[in-house]
Amino acid sequence: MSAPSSSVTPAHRAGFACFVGRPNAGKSTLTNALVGQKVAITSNRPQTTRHTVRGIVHRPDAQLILVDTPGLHKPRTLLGERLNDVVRTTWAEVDVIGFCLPADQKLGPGDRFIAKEIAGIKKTPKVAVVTKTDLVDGKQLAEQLIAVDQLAAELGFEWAEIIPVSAVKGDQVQLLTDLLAPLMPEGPALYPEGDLTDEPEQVMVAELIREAALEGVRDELPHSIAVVVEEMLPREDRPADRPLLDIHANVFIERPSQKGIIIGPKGKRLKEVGVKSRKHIEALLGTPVFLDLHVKVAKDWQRDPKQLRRLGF
Ligand SMILES: Nc1nc2c(ncn2[C@@H]2O[C@H](COP(=O)(O)OP(=O)(O)OP(=O)(O)O)[C@@H](O)[C@H]2O)c(=O)[nH]1
Repeated sequence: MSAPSSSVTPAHRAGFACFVGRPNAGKSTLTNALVGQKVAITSNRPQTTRHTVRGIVHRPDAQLILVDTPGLHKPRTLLGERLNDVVRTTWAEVDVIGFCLPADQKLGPGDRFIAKEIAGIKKTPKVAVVTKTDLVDGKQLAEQLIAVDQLAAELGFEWAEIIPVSAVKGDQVQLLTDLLAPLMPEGPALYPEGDLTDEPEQVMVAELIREAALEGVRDELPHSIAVVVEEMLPREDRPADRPLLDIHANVFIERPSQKGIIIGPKGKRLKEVGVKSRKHIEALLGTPVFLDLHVKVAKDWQRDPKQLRRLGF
């Protein structure tokens, strides 16, 4: 005799979801809201997310592994091309694609470009996530939802779901995981509970430093900063209750003329970058940190494949 279907525990599911969308669409903020801790790097400027950062949502019934990709953009440099390759490879491998579209901006060519690309990935279910709903009124939101629906219709595919969320207010964030979970394949958890991300710590530390280094100088140095953590070592001879982690990192710029911008008068700016990123790193790693930053020139690193590899791209 089989049990009534309502009492059957649904199978556990686990899989990968990735948020796509034009720069500034709110992908990183959404990833953080879903995971509940700062793991991806957010900023109010486009294209800060270079690395594929995974956040992991643990639920009793499902595990969602979120892959946060850089924004797809028109490649002008080798770096741009590599980033786009990373994005496409990621899209083909995930179980669901979440397309983030900000509620407060009319759909534009950038959105259409991405929509066309994902339309080509036939097998993968696509969920439209209308983000930043706290910035619009009901009428504007309704219009955006209709426009998003039409976008898919024009391109000959259907959204598995269309869901409005505000990651900042936490509105509908839980509902989004409820909708994504059933789209995952059946299977056991892929990561141990408690893991929030499998991004190597050094890469996350480098991102935090880069974020601080870009603060206030993005217009002058939009994509010219790369950060490499050379070493992370616990300081020897420290009492067990007062550990200290030594971190040595290099901030790479492309031209000697950019050195002054990063370092600032009498080294003031670099010092601020150090203080700020150290705070974030300490919060991330849960240990006091001594941060040693050096600024180095890696000439035209964006165009040089050897340099790119060395800088971790
Ligand atoms: N008001 C409001 N602002 C939001 C919300 N989500 C994101 N933002 C803001 O929008 C900006 C961009 O957010 P990100 O999460 O960095 O966007 P992204 O899509 O990851 O950007 P890239 O890394 O450049 O691709 C930031 O200033 C966020 O604070 C939201 O729900 N409400």
